[in-house]
Formats: sequence, structure tokens, C-alpha cells
Amino acid sequence: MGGRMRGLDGEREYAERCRLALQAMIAGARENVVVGELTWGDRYTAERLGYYLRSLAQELGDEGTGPPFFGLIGYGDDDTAGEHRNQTYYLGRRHISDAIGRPPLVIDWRAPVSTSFYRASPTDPRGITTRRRFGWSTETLTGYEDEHLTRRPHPPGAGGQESEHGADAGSDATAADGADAGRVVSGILRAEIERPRVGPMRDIVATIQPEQDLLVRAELDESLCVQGAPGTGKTAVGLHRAAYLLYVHRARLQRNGVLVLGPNRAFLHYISAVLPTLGEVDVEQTTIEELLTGEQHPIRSTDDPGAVETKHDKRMAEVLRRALYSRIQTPEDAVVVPDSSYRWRVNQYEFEQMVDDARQEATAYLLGRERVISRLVAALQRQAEARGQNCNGNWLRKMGRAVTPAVDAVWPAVKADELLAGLLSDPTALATAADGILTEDEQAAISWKRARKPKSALWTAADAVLLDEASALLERGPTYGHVIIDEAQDLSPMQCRAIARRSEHGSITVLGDLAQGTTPWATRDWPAQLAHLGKPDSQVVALTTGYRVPAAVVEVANRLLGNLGIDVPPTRSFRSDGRLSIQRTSDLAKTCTEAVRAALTEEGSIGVIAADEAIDHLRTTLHDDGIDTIEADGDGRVALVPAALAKGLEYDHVIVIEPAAIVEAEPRGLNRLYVVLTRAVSRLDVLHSRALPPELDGTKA
Ligand SMILES: Nc1ncnc2c1ncn2[C@@H]1O[C@H](COP(=O)(O)OP(=O)(O)OP(=O)(O)O)[C@@H](O)[C@H]1O
Repeated sequence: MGGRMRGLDGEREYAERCRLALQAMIAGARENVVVGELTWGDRYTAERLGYYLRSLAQELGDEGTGPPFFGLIGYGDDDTAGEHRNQTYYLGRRHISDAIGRPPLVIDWRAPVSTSFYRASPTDPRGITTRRRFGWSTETLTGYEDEHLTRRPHPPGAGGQESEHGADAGSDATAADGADAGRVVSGILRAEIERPRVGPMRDIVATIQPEQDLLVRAELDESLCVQGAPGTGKTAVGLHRAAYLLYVHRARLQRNGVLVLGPNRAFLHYISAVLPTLGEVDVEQTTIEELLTGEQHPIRSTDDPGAVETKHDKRMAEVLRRALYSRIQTPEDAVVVPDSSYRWRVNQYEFEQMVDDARQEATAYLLGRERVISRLVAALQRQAEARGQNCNGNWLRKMGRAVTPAVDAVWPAVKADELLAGLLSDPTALATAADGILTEDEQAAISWKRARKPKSALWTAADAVLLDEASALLERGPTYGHVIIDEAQDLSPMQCRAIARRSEHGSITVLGDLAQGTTPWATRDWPAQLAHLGKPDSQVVALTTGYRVPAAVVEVANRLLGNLGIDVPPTRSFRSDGRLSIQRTSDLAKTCTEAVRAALTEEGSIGVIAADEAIDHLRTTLHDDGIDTIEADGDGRVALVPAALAKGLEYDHVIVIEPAAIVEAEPRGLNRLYVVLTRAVSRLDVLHSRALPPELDGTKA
């Protein structure tokens, strides 16, 4: 910290000083873990402290080697700089300090002062005179670029930048295409965004864009919905938002937890390293299916399409509610409990009143039942105490057991799987519960061919959603402090309800793209989905600048947009590089092999994406040609990816096989093709033997 701007040698010395300080912090944290474990006599304190120190050590642990900082802001000496007048601040993934009481050497990117690094622009410099971006080659500082924000840009187009000592990104500066007119794009920034992709997703802390930063740093209480075109950084924003919220609201969120939901395992694998590199190791990352599938009810079967759609329909919530509450009966007798020489009694009318009241008040079925039991016991207690009896804990428990059979008769205990198995096994019970809600065909579609007990039931993924709904009717579960939902356009209303229950007392970040909706129930507008998610008033923000897909590829993908039956703004690509080729061939397999071979001569990951049913054949022919492929979440150079699994992933070079087959494979095949075409970072080859879909070749606008 301080007011001086260093030259490259000075910056390298500073980087070394930061690295040594960080190593000392890591060593200190590790030592504290040991000392903490030895010195704290009281177990609870020792455990809490141990947990804290261990997570600190873990957070710092991975960070000993990477660049200690990525940027620097220098404030001027006028009033707009306020308390930061003449100060400079280095920004990194983590605070680094070398002595308690002294200002940190590096400030965490999430700290309030870091905001200006991301948001300052020539039109609104926020008191900053210089913004410096550092270029690193692994651990070596190779150079930096300065933007002088309070000076007029000169010459036009150069954005007032200088670079020193061969910053590895060069020094050209251009304004982002069509983006904020005040925005200047440095060479280092552009190189980071356009770099070839290899391996899993990385954090973007060094290059978060202003429109992304506004979302990352939105208040915890604010639920947000981001409608983002492909590659606009929705996933990146969601993950950085999780890290930001944990930094600002650590205590609250560590208690309630943060949950990140993604579309599938391959996607989770792809993003899994981002939060740990940001020091956040405690965030739960899973898919909605895994979240809802309990260990007791493993998925053992699949549903027909008709059954799936009905089970995911929100009317099922009412069918289940009715089925459950129809179990409650009106009491027909008084409750009489013999107790030594007395018989305590609650008459039928009072009992009925208790049942009615509990039904009105209780937020969950089993809670209502508990209330009836405790009110009956309280009534008995009043009578016993009036007779001078001492009603201790034992007595109360005994009375509780004594009234239970009477309560069982009118408000029976039920389990979620019994309720659902009962409903799906018994057409008459289903007809009663679904009367006026589901058609006869819909009822027939979800009914089991033969009755089964819960233990022998062949549960499906859609049943898991219903079991979760049923469990929540019985008993309310815990809620998260914040839930981040990626690819949220694909969630069914019933899945949304499951998430809404888990975020009832917290907030959510909804990320998605209506154009990428591929499930039968994918939403066509956000307000409807937000209502299902229990946050109807969330603000919807659109991101349209794509950082993944090059302009030529965006142009082809945008051709499909008008045919998808949704209203979203087209993507504008940030990137001018990239290559697109569309090739007709009579021998797809051979041309595919040639395309992969050509791609292998260049840097970066390669994804071959085809209709799901074509995958096995392609794998064999590629293998016969000497090319080994991996699955979407494997480690290797060439991934062979079924179209259905491509969502959320990206490859440097994408080879799309037979678009017409991808479109035909499913009802929302055109949306699927849109997803598939927008996975490419640098190069896209489209190979086809049949005619291209008319929406793609531009003959159907
Ligand atoms: N500010 C940025 N700086 C550097 N890279 C960025 C930035 N924003 C996004 N990216 C990169 O662009 C790519 C696309 O980002 P991301 O996957 O988050 O987009 P998305 O909107 O979720 O895409 P999709 O909906 O197509 O799956 C990623 O490689 C991401 O790291």
C-alpha cells in the first residue's frame, strides 16, 4: 500500500514480498491448528476454533503458488478520492498482510475498496487516476498495463493506456463491441478472455466486467434473476457471487449454508475448482436430481414421457396435499384415559375443536398432529391438577402415549413414501385426490400397473420430486441462506417448489437463458418461473455481451433465435477472433476424424458434439482411426459429448455432427442445437451429410 507507483522491477520485488508474507500466513495458520488443538481445554471452544483455523489453513493452503495480486488502483489527490487520497491498493484473491496492525499488502477482491477496480471508467473514475493490470506467466510477473482514468483518452481509440516491458498481452486497446461506450479493453484483459481453454473452468476475478460486478456484489437480501445469452458469464457470476456473499456475510451464511445447483454432473465437474481457488471450500454444489433423491429411495426406473410431464406439473402439489389431508377424520368419540383411580376425559366436541384448530394453524401435517396430542395432554393435565395431582415429566409422557391411539384414528402418522406409493398403487384413491385436477388420462399415465409397497417401489426421478413435496407437506425442512440456480429455465414447476422451500428464509440467484430451455416444461418467461421459485418480485437483469463465443459463431447461433418462441435480446460477441466452418460431406465419420486431427494440431480442448444416439458409433469409428475420446467430465484432449450433456460446458474447438439429427431427437431440438452451437470458444466446425435445418441455413428466419 502507499502512494507510489512502482516500475516493473519494483513490482516484482513487491510480488516476492507478498509471496513470503503469504507463506508466513499459511505456516502461522497451520501452527495455530496444532496449538489450538493442544491448548483449549473446553471441547466446544476447541472444536469451533479448530474448525475455523483448519478452514483458514485450507483456504490459504492452495494459494501459496499463484499470482499474489492481479491489479492495482491508484487514487489521486482531489476530493473525489475521499479517504483514499493518494493511496494505492493491490488486489488479489486473498488479503495478504505481513504484520498485525499494518495495512494489508494485498486486499481481497471482495473488499469494498476493490469495487472501484471493476467499476471505474473514464466517464466515472471514482477518484482513481490509474488502474494497473498485471500480466503473469504462471508465477512470473511479465508486465503490466496502466489505464489513466482521469486523463482524456489519447489518441482516439488507444484509451489512454500504456504498457510496460512487454506485457504478455500486448498493448492494443479497443472499445468492446457495442458495449458501454466508456469501457476500454486492455490487451491483458482481452488476452485473458480470448485465451484457449484447457481443463476445468477458472475464476475470473482479474477480469470481472462492470455489468457482471453489479450482479456479483448485489445485496444478500436481494434475489436476482439473470437472463444471460450464451457465454455472457452467468455461471462465472453465480460462483463469484457465492464467494462474495460468503466474504461479506460469513457468519450468517456459514450457519445456513450456500447451495449451488447445476444441470448435471459433467457441468459440476467443470465448475468444481472455481470456488476452492477463491478460498471457499464449504459450498454445496449439486444437481437438483441429487438434491432431491434420498438414500432411502434410490432411482430404479424411468417414466414414460406422459407420466413425467404430469408428475412435474404443479397441480400434483394439490393432489398430494389433498391425498394427505383426506386422512384426517372427524373424531367420533371422546378421549378417555384411566389414570390410577381417575379417568380423565376430553369430550368429543372439544377433541373435534382441537383437530379443527390444528388443521387451521399448523404449517405441516405432522406438526398439526403433534399439536393435537399436546393439547389433549394439556387438557388432561388441567383436570389432574384441579384434583391436586402432581403432573411431572413422566406423567406427561405417559398421558402422551395414552392419547396416541385416539389421535391415530383421526390424524394418523404417515410417511412420504407410503403416501405416494398409496396414491400411485390405488386408482380409486388417486381418482379421489385428483378429482377435478388431473384428467383421467393423466391419472392413468401416472398410475402403477401393479400395486407396490414403498420398499419394493421402482422409484423414478420424477417420483423423487413428488416424495420431496410429500415430505415437505409432512414436515418443513431447513433452509439455505442463499441458493444459486444455474440453467434455471429448465426447472419444472415442482422442482422450483422444492427449491423455493429450501430458500424460503434466504435469497436466490437465478441464472439462465430462455433460448437454452430444453426440458418439456422449460419456461418461456421469467416472471412465471420466479413465482414458482417463491420470489416473484426478483429483478430480471439481461446480460448480452458474450465472452465465450466468437462473433462469427454468434451470428450463426443468432439465426435460430427467432424460431425458438421466446423473446430475448440477441447476443453481441465481445470477441473479434475465432473461426467458423460449415462443411457438407458424404462420409461424416471420416470427415469427423479429419476435423479432430486438424484440431489436435492446435492448442486447447476439443469437443465433438452429436445427437445422443450417434455417440456410440462415433466413439468406435474415432477409436478405429486411432483417436481416443473421453466423456464430458473426463480428463483428456478430445471429449465426445452427447448433445443432451453439452449444457454449460465449453471447448476451445467444437465439432458439431449432423445438426438435423440433433434437432429431430427431441421436441425442443432447435433449442438443443442453439446450446450445442454456442459451446465453442475459438473454433466451430459444423459437419453435415443431410440438409441443414432451414432455421440454421438462413432459409427460415
Ligand atoms: N469477465 C470475464 N473475464 C474473463 N472470462 C470471462 C468473463 N466472463 C465470462 N468469461 C468466460 O466466458 C466463458 C463463459 O462464461 P460462463 O460459462 O459463465 O457463461 P454462461 O453465461 O454461463 O454461458 P452458457 O449459458 O452458454 O452456459 C467462461 O470461460 C468464462 O470464464
